[in-house]
Amino acid sequence: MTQKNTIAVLGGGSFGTAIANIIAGNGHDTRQWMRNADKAAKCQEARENSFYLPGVPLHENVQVTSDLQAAVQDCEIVFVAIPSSSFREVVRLSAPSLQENCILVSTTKGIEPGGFKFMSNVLHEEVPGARVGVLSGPNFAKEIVANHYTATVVASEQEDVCRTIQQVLHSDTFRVYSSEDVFGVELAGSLKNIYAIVTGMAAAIGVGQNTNSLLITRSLAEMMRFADALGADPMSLIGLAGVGDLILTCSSDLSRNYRVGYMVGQGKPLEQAIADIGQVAEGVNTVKLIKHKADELGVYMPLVSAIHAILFEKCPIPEVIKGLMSGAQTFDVAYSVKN
Ligand SMILES: NC(=O)C1=CN([C@@H]2O[C@H](COP(=O)(O)OP(=O)(O)OC[C@H]3O[C@@H](n4cnc5c(N)ncnc54)[C@H](OP(=O)(O)O)[C@@H]3O)[C@@H](O)[C@H]2O)C=CC1
Ligand SMILES: O=C(CO)COP(=O)(O)O
Repeated sequence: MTQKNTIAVLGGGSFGTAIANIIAGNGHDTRQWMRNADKAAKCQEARENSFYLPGVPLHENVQVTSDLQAAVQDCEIVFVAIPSSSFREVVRLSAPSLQENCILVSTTKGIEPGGFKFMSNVLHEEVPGARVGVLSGPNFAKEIVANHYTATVVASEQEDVCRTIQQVLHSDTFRVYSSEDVFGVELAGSLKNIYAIVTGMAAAIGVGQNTNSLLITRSLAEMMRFADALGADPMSLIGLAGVGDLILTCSSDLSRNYRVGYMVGQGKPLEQAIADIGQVAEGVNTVKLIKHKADELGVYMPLVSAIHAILFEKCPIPEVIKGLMSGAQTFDVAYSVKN
Protein backbone atom coordinates (compact mmCIF):
# COMPACT_ATOMS: atom_id res chain seq x y z
CA MET A 1 0.00 0.00 0.00
CA THR A 2 1.60 3.26 -1.07
CA GLN A 3 1.48 6.40 1.02
CA LYS A 4 -1.36 8.83 0.31
CA ASN A 5 -0.02 12.20 -0.89
CA THR A 6 -1.41 15.61 -1.64
CA ILE A 7 -0.49 16.36 -5.22
CA ALA A 8 -1.15 19.28 -7.56
CA VAL A 9 -1.27 19.28 -11.33
CA LEU A 10 -0.81 22.71 -12.89
CA GLY A 11 -2.51 22.91 -16.27
CA GLY A 12 -6.08 22.41 -17.38
CA GLY A 13 -5.35 20.89 -20.78
CA SER A 14 -5.61 17.32 -21.99
CA PHE A 15 -2.39 16.04 -20.49
CA GLY A 16 -2.81 17.76 -17.13
CA THR A 17 -6.27 16.20 -16.89
CA ALA A 18 -5.03 12.72 -17.85
CA ILE A 19 -2.24 12.87 -15.25
CA ALA A 20 -4.61 14.19 -12.56
CA ASN A 21 -6.95 11.27 -13.20
CA ILE A 22 -4.18 8.68 -12.89
CA ILE A 23 -2.93 10.15 -9.61
CA ALA A 24 -6.46 10.45 -8.20
CA GLY A 25 -7.21 6.88 -9.27
CA ASN A 26 -4.28 5.77 -7.10
CA GLY A 27 -5.97 7.29 -4.05
CA HIS A 28 -4.04 10.56 -3.73
CA ASP A 29 -5.69 13.87 -2.93
CA THR A 30 -5.34 15.60 -6.27
CA ARG A 31 -5.74 19.26 -7.08
CA GLN A 32 -5.86 20.40 -10.68
CA TRP A 33 -5.18 24.06 -11.33
CA MET A 34 -6.37 25.88 -14.42
CA ARG A 35 -6.02 29.61 -15.04
CA ASN A 36 -9.54 30.25 -16.22
CA ALA A 37 -11.99 30.53 -13.31
CA ASP A 38 -15.05 29.78 -15.45
CA LYS A 39 -13.50 26.66 -16.93
CA ALA A 40 -12.34 25.51 -13.49
CA ALA A 41 -15.81 25.96 -12.02
CA LYS A 42 -17.43 24.11 -14.94
CA CYS A 43 -14.98 21.19 -14.69
CA GLN A 44 -15.40 20.94 -10.92
CA GLU A 45 -19.18 21.08 -11.18
CA ALA A 46 -19.66 18.80 -14.21
CA ARG A 47 -16.84 16.40 -13.14
CA GLU A 48 -15.53 16.47 -16.70
CA ASN A 49 -13.03 18.61 -18.63
CA SER A 50 -15.34 19.17 -21.58
CA PHE A 51 -12.91 21.70 -23.09
CA TYR A 52 -10.04 19.28 -23.64
CA LEU A 53 -11.21 15.73 -22.87
CA PRO A 54 -14.97 15.65 -23.44
CA GLY A 55 -16.78 12.55 -22.29
CA VAL A 56 -14.09 11.52 -19.79
CA PRO A 57 -15.25 11.56 -16.15
CA LEU A 58 -12.96 13.33 -13.68
CA HIS A 59 -12.06 11.06 -10.79
CA GLU A 60 -13.78 11.97 -7.51
CA ASN A 61 -10.38 12.60 -5.87
CA VAL A 62 -9.65 15.47 -8.29
CA GLN A 63 -10.52 18.96 -7.03
CA VAL A 64 -10.35 21.62 -9.73
CA THR A 65 -9.45 25.18 -8.81
CA SER A 66 -8.28 28.43 -10.39
CA ASP A 67 -6.56 29.49 -7.16
CA LEU A 68 -2.89 28.74 -7.79
CA GLN A 69 -1.64 29.34 -4.25
CA ALA A 70 -4.35 27.13 -2.75
CA ALA A 71 -3.61 24.44 -5.32
CA VAL A 72 0.07 24.04 -4.48
CA GLN A 73 -0.05 24.70 -0.73
CA ASP A 74 1.01 21.68 1.36
CA CYS A 75 1.60 19.52 -1.73
CA GLU A 76 4.43 17.00 -1.61
CA ILE A 77 4.47 16.78 -5.40
CA VAL A 78 3.55 19.27 -8.13
CA PHE A 79 3.28 18.26 -11.81
CA VAL A 80 3.57 21.12 -14.30
CA ALA A 81 1.65 20.52 -17.54
CA ILE A 82 1.78 24.04 -18.95
CA PRO A 83 2.94 24.87 -22.51
CA SER A 84 6.60 25.90 -22.66
CA SER A 85 5.66 29.47 -23.62
CA SER A 86 3.99 30.07 -20.23
CA PHE A 87 5.74 27.50 -18.07
CA ARG A 88 8.13 29.91 -16.29
CA GLU A 89 5.42 32.45 -15.57
CA VAL A 90 3.21 29.84 -13.85
CA VAL A 91 6.07 28.27 -11.87
CA ARG A 92 7.23 31.72 -10.72
CA LEU A 93 3.73 32.62 -9.52
CA SER A 94 3.39 29.35 -7.62
CA ALA A 95 6.87 29.43 -6.05
CA PRO A 96 6.03 31.40 -2.87
CA SER A 97 3.40 28.83 -1.83
CA LEU A 98 5.36 25.68 -2.65
CA GLN A 99 6.15 23.44 0.28
CA GLU A 100 9.86 23.24 1.05
CA ASN A 101 11.38 20.07 -0.35
CA CYS A 102 8.42 19.34 -2.65
CA ILE A 103 9.04 17.45 -5.88
CA LEU A 104 8.42 19.36 -9.11
CA VAL A 105 7.83 17.36 -12.28
CA SER A 106 7.59 18.83 -15.76
CA THR A 107 5.46 17.04 -18.35
CA THR A 108 6.14 19.68 -20.99
CA LYS A 109 7.80 18.67 -24.25
CA GLY A 110 9.24 21.94 -25.40
CA ILE A 111 12.00 24.53 -25.13
CA GLU A 112 11.48 28.00 -23.70
CA PRO A 113 11.07 30.58 -26.47
CA GLY A 114 13.79 33.22 -26.69
CA GLY A 115 16.60 31.01 -25.42
CA PHE A 116 17.56 27.39 -25.21
CA LYS A 117 16.27 26.37 -21.82
CA PHE A 118 14.41 23.18 -21.05
CA MET A 119 11.69 22.98 -18.42
CA SER A 120 13.96 21.34 -15.83
CA ASN A 121 16.29 24.35 -16.18
CA VAL A 122 13.33 26.67 -15.61
CA LEU A 123 12.24 24.70 -12.52
CA HIS A 124 15.76 24.88 -11.04
CA GLU A 125 16.02 28.60 -11.79
CA GLU A 126 12.62 29.55 -10.41
CA VAL A 127 12.68 27.23 -7.39
CA PRO A 128 16.33 26.91 -6.34
CA GLY A 129 16.98 23.73 -4.43
CA ALA A 130 13.84 22.05 -5.81
CA ARG A 131 13.80 18.30 -6.32
CA VAL A 132 13.14 18.12 -10.03
CA GLY A 133 11.93 15.42 -12.40
CA VAL A 134 10.67 15.29 -15.96
CA LEU A 135 8.07 12.98 -17.45
CA SER A 136 8.14 12.07 -21.12
CA GLY A 137 7.09 9.17 -23.33
CA PRO A 138 4.63 7.91 -25.94
CA ASN A 139 1.57 9.16 -24.09
CA PHE A 140 -1.45 10.45 -25.94
CA ALA A 141 -3.73 11.87 -23.25
CA LYS A 142 -6.79 10.46 -25.01
CA GLU A 143 -5.38 6.94 -24.93
CA ILE A 144 -4.29 7.21 -21.29
CA VAL A 145 -7.79 8.14 -20.16
CA ALA A 146 -9.19 5.31 -22.29
CA ASN A 147 -6.98 2.96 -20.24
CA HIS A 148 -4.88 1.78 -23.17
CA TYR A 149 -1.73 0.07 -21.86
CA THR A 150 0.85 2.83 -21.71
CA ALA A 151 4.38 3.45 -20.47
CA THR A 152 6.37 6.57 -19.82
CA VAL A 153 9.74 7.68 -18.43
CA VAL A 154 10.51 9.73 -15.36
CA ALA A 155 13.98 11.23 -15.32
CA SER A 156 15.68 12.82 -12.36
CA GLU A 157 19.16 13.22 -10.98
CA GLN A 158 17.72 12.06 -7.65
CA GLU A 159 16.84 8.39 -7.53
CA ASP A 160 14.22 8.84 -4.81
CA VAL A 161 12.36 11.34 -7.01
CA CYS A 162 12.10 8.69 -9.74
CA ARG A 163 10.96 6.07 -7.24
CA THR A 164 8.29 8.35 -5.73
CA ILE A 165 6.89 9.31 -9.14
CA GLN A 166 6.87 5.67 -10.24
CA GLN A 167 4.76 4.80 -7.19
CA VAL A 168 2.40 7.72 -7.58
CA LEU A 169 1.65 7.04 -11.25
CA HIS A 170 1.87 3.26 -11.59
CA SER A 171 -1.47 1.60 -12.30
CA ASP A 172 -2.86 -1.52 -13.98
CA THR A 173 -2.58 0.27 -17.33
CA PHE A 174 0.26 2.75 -16.78
CA ARG A 175 3.94 1.87 -16.27
CA VAL A 176 6.74 4.29 -15.43
CA TYR A 177 10.36 3.55 -16.34
CA SER A 178 13.15 5.61 -14.80
CA SER A 179 16.19 7.42 -16.16
CA GLU A 180 19.04 9.47 -14.72
CA ASP A 181 19.42 11.41 -17.98
CA VAL A 182 17.13 14.43 -17.50
CA PHE A 183 18.61 16.34 -20.42
CA GLY A 184 18.43 13.38 -22.82
CA VAL A 185 14.79 12.66 -21.94
CA GLU A 186 13.75 16.32 -22.29
CA LEU A 187 15.65 16.67 -25.53
CA ALA A 188 13.96 13.55 -26.92
CA GLY A 189 10.45 14.75 -26.04
CA SER A 190 11.04 18.13 -27.59
CA LEU A 191 12.78 16.98 -30.76
CA LYS A 192 10.22 14.34 -31.74
CA ASN A 193 7.57 17.06 -32.18
CA ILE A 194 9.52 18.46 -35.13
CA TYR A 195 9.47 15.14 -36.93
CA ALA A 196 5.78 14.63 -36.20
CA ILE A 197 5.21 17.82 -38.23
CA VAL A 198 7.43 16.42 -41.01
CA THR A 199 5.61 13.07 -41.23
CA GLY A 200 2.21 14.72 -40.98
CA MET A 201 3.13 16.86 -43.95
CA ALA A 202 4.44 13.83 -45.82
CA ALA A 203 1.13 12.03 -45.22
CA ALA A 204 -0.77 14.99 -46.65
CA ILE A 205 1.15 14.81 -49.90
CA GLY A 206 0.42 11.09 -50.14
CA VAL A 207 3.75 9.37 -49.42
CA GLY A 208 3.81 5.61 -48.80
CA GLN A 209 5.13 3.46 -45.96
CA ASN A 210 8.67 3.34 -47.43
CA THR A 211 8.87 7.09 -47.07
CA ASN A 212 7.39 7.12 -43.59
CA SER A 213 9.93 4.57 -42.43
CA LEU A 214 12.74 6.53 -44.08
CA LEU A 215 11.61 9.72 -42.35
CA ILE A 216 11.27 8.20 -38.88
CA THR A 217 14.67 6.48 -39.08
CA ARG A 218 16.53 9.52 -40.39
CA SER A 219 14.76 11.65 -37.78
CA LEU A 220 16.26 9.43 -35.11
CA ALA A 221 19.70 9.83 -36.72
CA GLU A 222 19.32 13.61 -36.54
CA MET A 223 18.10 13.48 -32.95
CA MET A 224 21.10 11.37 -31.91
CA ARG A 225 23.57 13.63 -33.75
CA PHE A 226 22.10 16.68 -32.09
CA ALA A 227 22.14 15.07 -28.63
CA ASP A 228 25.77 14.09 -29.13
CA ALA A 229 26.73 17.64 -30.17
CA LEU A 230 25.11 19.02 -27.03
CA GLY A 231 26.90 16.57 -24.76
CA ALA A 232 23.84 14.40 -24.01
CA ASP A 233 23.97 10.61 -24.22
CA PRO A 234 22.62 9.70 -27.69
CA MET A 235 21.61 6.29 -26.32
CA SER A 236 18.86 7.94 -24.25
CA LEU A 237 17.18 8.63 -27.58
CA ILE A 238 16.53 4.95 -28.20
CA GLY A 239 14.25 4.64 -25.17
CA LEU A 240 10.54 5.28 -24.77
CA ALA A 241 10.95 9.06 -24.61
CA GLY A 242 12.89 9.03 -27.89
CA VAL A 243 12.11 6.22 -30.34
CA GLY A 244 8.86 5.39 -28.53
CA ASP A 245 7.41 8.87 -28.78
CA LEU A 246 8.88 9.40 -32.25
CA ILE A 247 7.08 6.34 -33.62
CA LEU A 248 3.85 7.33 -31.86
CA THR A 249 3.61 10.92 -32.97
CA CYS A 250 4.96 10.29 -36.46
CA SER A 251 2.25 7.69 -37.10
CA SER A 252 -0.97 9.14 -35.75
CA ASP A 253 -3.21 12.09 -36.30
CA LEU A 254 -3.91 12.10 -32.56
CA SER A 255 -0.67 14.10 -32.49
CA ARG A 256 -1.32 17.83 -32.79
CA ASN A 257 2.12 18.36 -34.28
CA TYR A 258 1.37 15.73 -36.94
CA ARG A 259 -1.94 17.48 -37.67
CA VAL A 260 -0.22 20.87 -38.04
CA GLY A 261 2.12 19.28 -40.60
CA TYR A 262 -0.79 17.60 -42.35
CA MET A 263 -2.71 20.85 -42.73
CA VAL A 264 0.31 22.77 -44.00
CA GLY A 265 0.94 19.90 -46.42
CA GLN A 266 -2.60 20.41 -47.71
CA GLY A 267 -1.80 24.05 -48.37
CA LYS A 268 -3.17 25.72 -45.25
CA PRO A 269 -1.13 28.67 -43.91
CA LEU A 270 0.78 27.77 -40.74
CA GLU A 271 -1.01 30.34 -38.56
CA GLN A 272 -4.37 28.98 -39.70
CA ALA A 273 -3.31 25.40 -38.97
CA ILE A 274 -2.22 26.37 -35.44
CA ALA A 275 -5.51 28.20 -34.84
CA ASP A 276 -7.54 25.24 -36.14
CA ILE A 277 -5.81 22.83 -33.75
CA GLY A 278 -6.75 25.09 -30.80
CA GLN A 279 -4.28 23.28 -28.53
CA VAL A 280 -0.55 23.52 -28.07
CA ALA A 281 1.72 22.15 -30.85
CA GLU A 282 5.13 22.65 -29.28
CA GLY A 283 7.03 21.55 -32.39
CA VAL A 284 6.42 24.77 -34.31
CA ASN A 285 8.51 26.83 -31.91
CA THR A 286 10.97 23.97 -31.42
CA VAL A 287 11.79 23.91 -35.16
CA LYS A 288 12.99 27.53 -34.97
CA LEU A 289 15.09 26.99 -31.85
CA ILE A 290 16.70 23.75 -33.05
CA LYS A 291 17.46 25.14 -36.51
CA HIS A 292 19.21 28.08 -34.90
CA LYS A 293 21.17 25.88 -32.49
CA ALA A 294 22.09 23.33 -35.17
CA ASP A 295 23.43 26.13 -37.40
CA GLU A 296 25.38 27.57 -34.47
CA LEU A 297 26.94 24.21 -33.62
CA GLY A 298 27.34 23.02 -37.21
CA VAL A 299 25.16 19.92 -36.71
CA TYR A 300 23.86 18.38 -39.94
CA MET A 301 20.06 18.23 -39.61
CA PRO A 302 18.61 18.14 -43.13
CA LEU A 303 15.04 17.38 -42.00
CA VAL A 304 15.05 20.27 -39.53
CA SER A 305 16.39 22.58 -42.27
CA ALA A 306 13.76 21.28 -44.68
CA ILE A 307 10.77 21.79 -42.38
CA HIS A 308 12.12 25.21 -41.34
CA ALA A 309 12.37 26.19 -45.01
CA ILE A 310 8.75 25.16 -45.63
CA LEU A 311 7.24 26.66 -42.48
CA PHE A 312 9.25 29.88 -42.18
CA GLU A 313 11.09 30.59 -45.44
CA LYS A 314 8.17 30.08 -47.83
CA CYS A 315 10.03 27.37 -49.79
CA PRO A 316 7.77 25.19 -51.95
CA ILE A 317 7.46 21.60 -50.70
CA PRO A 318 8.49 19.89 -54.01
CA GLU A 319 11.67 21.97 -54.17
CA VAL A 320 12.56 21.09 -50.57
CA ILE A 321 11.98 17.38 -51.22
CA LYS A 322 14.20 17.55 -54.31
CA GLY A 323 16.95 19.07 -52.18
CA LEU A 324 16.61 16.33 -49.56
CA MET A 325 16.72 13.52 -52.12
CA SER A 326 19.81 14.90 -53.85
CA GLY A 327 21.80 15.41 -50.61
CA ALA A 328 25.00 13.49 -49.82
CA GLN A 329 24.42 9.75 -49.23
CA THR A 330 26.17 9.25 -45.89
CA PHE A 331 26.51 6.43 -43.35
CA ASP A 332 23.38 4.63 -42.21
CA VAL A 333 24.25 4.00 -38.53
CA ALA A 334 26.73 6.42 -37.00
CA TYR A 335 26.74 5.00 -33.45
CA SER A 336 27.98 1.69 -32.20
CA VAL A 337 27.84 0.11 -28.76
CA LYS A 338 31.49 -0.85 -29.39
CA ASN A 339 32.55 2.83 -29.31
N1 LIG B 1 -1.78 16.01 -24.82
C1 LIG B 1 -0.92 15.01 -24.82
O1 LIG B 1 -1.23 13.90 -25.30
C2 LIG B 1 0.44 15.21 -24.23
C3 LIG B 1 0.96 16.46 -23.96
N2 LIG B 1 2.18 16.59 -23.41
C4 LIG B 1 2.78 17.89 -23.14
O2 LIG B 1 2.11 18.51 -22.06
C5 LIG B 1 2.16 19.93 -22.20
C6 LIG B 1 0.77 20.47 -22.01
O3 LIG B 1 0.03 19.93 -23.05
P1 LIG B 1 -1.54 19.69 -23.07
O4 LIG B 1 -2.13 19.53 -21.74
O5 LIG B 1 -1.75 18.61 -24.03
O6 LIG B 1 -1.95 21.10 -23.70
P2 LIG B 1 -3.38 21.66 -24.11
O7 LIG B 1 -3.19 22.46 -25.31
O8 LIG B 1 -4.35 20.53 -24.10
O9 LIG B 1 -3.74 22.61 -22.88
C7 LIG B 1 -2.91 23.66 -22.53
C8 LIG B 1 -3.33 24.12 -21.15
O10 LIG B 1 -2.40 25.11 -20.71
C9 LIG B 1 -3.15 26.24 -20.31
N3 LIG B 1 -2.39 27.47 -20.50
C10 LIG B 1 -1.98 28.03 -21.64
N4 LIG B 1 -1.32 29.18 -21.38
C11 LIG B 1 -1.35 29.33 -20.04
C12 LIG B 1 -0.88 30.34 -19.15
N5 LIG B 1 -0.24 31.43 -19.59
N6 LIG B 1 -1.09 30.19 -17.84
C13 LIG B 1 -1.75 29.11 -17.38
N7 LIG B 1 -2.22 28.13 -18.16
C14 LIG B 1 -2.03 28.25 -19.47
C15 LIG B 1 -4.41 26.24 -21.16
O11 LIG B 1 -5.38 27.03 -20.52
P3 LIG B 1 -6.64 27.65 -21.32
O12 LIG B 1 -7.59 26.51 -21.56
O13 LIG B 1 -7.16 28.67 -20.38
O14 LIG B 1 -6.12 28.23 -22.61
C16 LIG B 1 -4.72 24.74 -21.12
O15 LIG B 1 -5.34 24.40 -19.92
C17 LIG B 1 2.74 20.21 -23.60
O16 LIG B 1 4.07 20.61 -23.51
C18 LIG B 1 2.67 18.86 -24.28
O17 LIG B 1 3.76 18.68 -25.17
C19 LIG B 1 2.89 15.51 -23.07
C20 LIG B 1 2.42 14.24 -23.31
C21 LIG B 1 1.18 14.01 -23.97
O1 LIG C 1 3.61 14.05 -26.98
C1 LIG C 1 2.56 13.56 -27.25
C2 LIG C 1 2.28 12.13 -27.06
O2 LIG C 1 3.36 11.46 -26.50
C3 LIG C 1 1.48 14.39 -27.81
O3 LIG C 1 1.89 14.84 -29.03
P1 LIG C 1 1.31 16.18 -29.64
O4 LIG C 1 1.73 17.29 -28.71
O5 LIG C 1 1.88 16.27 -31.02
O6 LIG C 1 -0.18 16.02 -29.64
